[in-house]
Amino acid sequence: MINTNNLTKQYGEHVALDQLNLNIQQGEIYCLLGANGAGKTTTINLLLGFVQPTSGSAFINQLNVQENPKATKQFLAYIPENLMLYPNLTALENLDYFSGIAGKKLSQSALKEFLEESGLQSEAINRRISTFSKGMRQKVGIAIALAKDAKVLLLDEPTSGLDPKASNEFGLLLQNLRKKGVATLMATHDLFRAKEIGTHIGIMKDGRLKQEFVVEDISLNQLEDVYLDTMNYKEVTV
Ligand SMILES: Nc1ncnc2c1ncn2[C@@H]1O[C@H](COP(=O)(O)OP(=O)(O)OP(=O)(O)O)[C@@H](O)[C@H]1O
Repeated sequence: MINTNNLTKQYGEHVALDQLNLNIQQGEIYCLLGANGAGKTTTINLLLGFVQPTSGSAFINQLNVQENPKATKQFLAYIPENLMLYPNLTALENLDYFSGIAGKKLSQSALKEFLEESGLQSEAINRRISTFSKGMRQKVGIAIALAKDAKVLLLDEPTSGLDPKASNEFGLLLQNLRKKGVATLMATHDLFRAKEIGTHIGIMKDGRLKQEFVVEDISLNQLEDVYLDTMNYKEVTV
């Protein structure tokens, strides 16, 4: 569902992403870990068609993103760290608008059901987004993915700044989408959440994918050790 073939992005002399090969199937949640500047957002931007690769290719549902920018977007939902919604519109109005853009004309009751499935309290459905917490806005993002019937979900640090309960709830929503066969790529700094909700984990450094794991094959402690080792962090004694 999400594939890259030697995907490479250079900015001048700087290689932001170096020959990335990813292969994410239906029902998988692939968590991409890596320090600041590792190339995670660049990967997502290339899959979204926001930036063009220097070489290599990106595929969504077997369609080349660069050759089919509109078609590939139909399969996608994207939730960045700070989801842009219309602050003066309610959750229901935002969902109506964004699902409409995606070509879905849904009844008010269908829209409500998607918001409820995304865990939004019923009292919030008709409230303006400007009154929402970050966790609530992320739930609207999930509702948009559900309403759009997205096959692929791209997430860029979606749980950053969420409290542990909201972050846990978000993880459960991703599991719900996984069961529907959605393929998810999530860039994150949260090793714990990656282990909790991921099916696969990749560790990037300096634009290169250095390590890949099936989540059930590795404990959280092992993951942390491998991560720190990959980053070449030294233990600091005080
Ligand atoms: N438009 C740009 N022009 C020049 N360099 C860029 C541009 N976008 C990204 N880069 C560089 O590419 C590298 C990868 O950046 P990227 O944003 O993909 O990292 P990241 O892993 O998402 O980091 P973070 O965890 O901080 O979000 C960095 O060195 C960054 O400075």
